Amino acid sequence: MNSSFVLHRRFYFEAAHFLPDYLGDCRNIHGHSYVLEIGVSGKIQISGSERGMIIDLKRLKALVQTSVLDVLDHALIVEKAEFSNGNSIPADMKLVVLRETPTVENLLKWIITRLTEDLPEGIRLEFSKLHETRDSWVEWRAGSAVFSR
Ligand SMILES: Nc1nc2c(c(=O)[nH]1)N=C([C@H](O)[C@H](O)COP(=O)(O)OP(=O)(O)OP(=O)(O)O)CN2
Ligand SMILES: [Zn+2]
Repeated sequence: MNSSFVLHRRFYFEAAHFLPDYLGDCRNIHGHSYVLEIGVSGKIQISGSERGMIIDLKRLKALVQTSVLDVLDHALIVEKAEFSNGNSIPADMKLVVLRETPTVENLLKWIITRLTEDLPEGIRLEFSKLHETRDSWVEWRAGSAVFSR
């Protein structure tokens, strides 16, 4: 019965990216106000300070903050740390390097991989959505494959 409950939380971060192989505007560096939604399941606790909770939402928020938001917020997200024209990105710039081109799909893969590693024992990531614009987002559900960072 417990496993039917999925606890949801929404988060926000700003980041820049570009899609080098894209035929259109998105090949240029631009930013998005991303919205991240996650849903976790676990047993509803019957004792202790988190009695009645799958996990304290404040604890979940702190965990996502450290694991994902502190890394991505106001970062430039790139596939390679060097531009194809040979110019490097300034050393003091907040940079996140993905193994794949930083589409919303690949960014959500990266987020899910980190979160899955960092969630406490007994708490399972069931669902996640990453909104890149007001009208576009990608959704992942547990059971579908996530590839490595
Ligand atoms: N499947 C994907 N397609 C696109 C991605 C992506 O990550 N996955 N990303 C982009 C661009 O980076 C960007 O998200 C497009 O944003 P924007 O131009 O604001 O898109 P809109 O459709 O909202 O803007 P319009 O100008 O109204 O079309 C592109 N594709
Ligand atoms: Zn974009």
